[in-house]
Amino acid sequence: MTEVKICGLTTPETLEAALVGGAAYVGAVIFPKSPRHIEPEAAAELFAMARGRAAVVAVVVDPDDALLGRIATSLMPDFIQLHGNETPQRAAEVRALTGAKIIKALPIREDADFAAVPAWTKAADILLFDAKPPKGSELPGGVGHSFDWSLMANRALAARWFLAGGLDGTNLGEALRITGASMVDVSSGVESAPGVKDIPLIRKFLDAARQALA
Ligand SMILES: O=C(O)c1ccccc1NCC(=O)[C@H](O)[C@H](O)COP(=O)(O)O
Repeated sequence: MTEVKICGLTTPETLEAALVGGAAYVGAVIFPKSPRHIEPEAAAELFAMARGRAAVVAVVVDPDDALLGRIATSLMPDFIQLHGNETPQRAAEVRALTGAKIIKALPIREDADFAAVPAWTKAADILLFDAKPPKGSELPGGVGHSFDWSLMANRALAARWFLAGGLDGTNLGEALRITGASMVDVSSGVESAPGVKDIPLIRKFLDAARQALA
């Protein structure tokens, strides 16, 4: 079964659609520059409905200890997704501070970008390969851009990993066929506008993930 993470959820209706549709991971983006930003305390209230139904992920960018403390005491996520320039040493501190498991996002444009993988294989529980954002972008993720999926083909990786970046219900099958991914992550591809999740698009994506197996 392809495991799906729906990221950047901000409303009970869209979170419920993700949960009912079978998402294994649901993500809150805690980054004020993002159109999907949600404060940790509001995320705690919203994501209470996901407990026991999916893993809750808090997406952060180079977080300081104060923010991590707020996240740990309110949201208590299963995973912290580090989407900035964090080091493996910082990831160990984040793990110790929060008690959460670690997803590390690695930006990919070319083969050389996989040089970062060995340092993260033990430092993260799951890697997330995402497209490098366009130059000048305020967001390091959630920009709806794909990288060249053929870079993933036949790549032997010791770590568990998500494929992310520019996925949607129409291209997921091809992405899975080319990359062999068993875990995928989506945000823009299930939105009607930046930050506005769309229930029919969420259903379409989750259906495509199920069909890709059939
Ligand atoms: O989604 C955001 O706004 C965001 C902001 C800052 C850091 C990370 C962010 N998103 C991380 C994700 O896990 C996205 O799902 C991933 O980058 C894929 O996004 P998309 O290409 O829009 O599907």
